[in-house]
Amino acid sequence: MPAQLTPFEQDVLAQPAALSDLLSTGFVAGIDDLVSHRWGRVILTGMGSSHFAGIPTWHALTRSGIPCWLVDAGTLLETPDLVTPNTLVIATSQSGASGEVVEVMSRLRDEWADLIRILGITADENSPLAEIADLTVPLHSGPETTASTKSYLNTLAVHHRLVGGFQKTPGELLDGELATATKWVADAVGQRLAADIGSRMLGTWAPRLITVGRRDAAATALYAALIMKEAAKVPAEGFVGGQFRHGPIELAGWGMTAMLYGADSYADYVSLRRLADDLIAVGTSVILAGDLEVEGGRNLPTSRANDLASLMSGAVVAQHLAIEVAHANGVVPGAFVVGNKVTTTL
Ligand SMILES: N[C@@H]1[C@@H](O)[C@H](O)[C@@H](COP(=O)(O)O)O[C@@H]1O
Repeated sequence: MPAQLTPFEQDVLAQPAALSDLLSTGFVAGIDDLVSHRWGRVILTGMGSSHFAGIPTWHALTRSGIPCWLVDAGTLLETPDLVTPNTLVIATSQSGASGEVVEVMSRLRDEWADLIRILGITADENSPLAEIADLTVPLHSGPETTASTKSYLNTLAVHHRLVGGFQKTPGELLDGELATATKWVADAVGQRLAADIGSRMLGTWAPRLITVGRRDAAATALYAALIMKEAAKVPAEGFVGGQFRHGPIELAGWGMTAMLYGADSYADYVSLRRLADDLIAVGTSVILAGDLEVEGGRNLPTSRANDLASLMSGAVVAQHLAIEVAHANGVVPGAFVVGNKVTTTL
């Protein structure tokens, strides 16, 4: 691996190996009991990118008829009454040490003891979350010092297995999908974007960056905006579905770059196409992560092999964009300056 690469860039390249590590381990013992039980409710929680990775899981479990909530751990701290006896709380935290996650899990454990179950998904099996949880699913993402890359993709993969467990999908099928997604990631991580893409995004008067995603790609849009801030030190706002039209669209026009995630031609994304058209019409630069062709837009390829590959490939596009914008902004991609990799302060 070339020495001049920053830790963030090295982590981007290390993602296929981290996914392969995960793939080579079976799912943890004890998970079958958890996913077979009839829960009164299931609550998915976490912070930052670990929270966003739960969005597709929330969609899938809800579609399966499981009463399921997706609530960030800070909000759950303020609304703990959402948790009642016979709740499964699924807490995802790469570090297992985010302040809100640890605090809310400790309080819930104190209040409900064994009337609830806590499933912890974390890269650190010695973390506070792992200590509190009834069962820990390891991410196998390895050490990560800057903004989330390997841990985000491995979290998507663990959640994919978890959803498969709830839906009684055969393990071989899940592993096959993960292997396919890993192969795509391996092909994609080394393919840098055109070097001028970042300078084009920043080289205008009052640059504004926004990301939009619908359905499962909402996770990618929020992740993309988060790592653009963390890795490139550029303000970027992420939107789920139609929210962008409800006010923020007033900022559209020259100087705005809109990155639309999950822009796939096979999906019935009439409204995403309409949004791209409307943005381009007023001079917004539009990047489509996917193969949905829109006149005046720029496509960046993603995989359509399966839903997991689609999510992972969109995230890799987001990482590459963050790297190019960081370079254009004259900062080291991914290096924390004010905040930290792990936020324990409440
Ligand atoms: N700066 C990091 C974010 O990058 C991360 O997404 C979030 C959740 O971290 P974890 O998954 O360790 O709980 O915490 C911190 O604030």
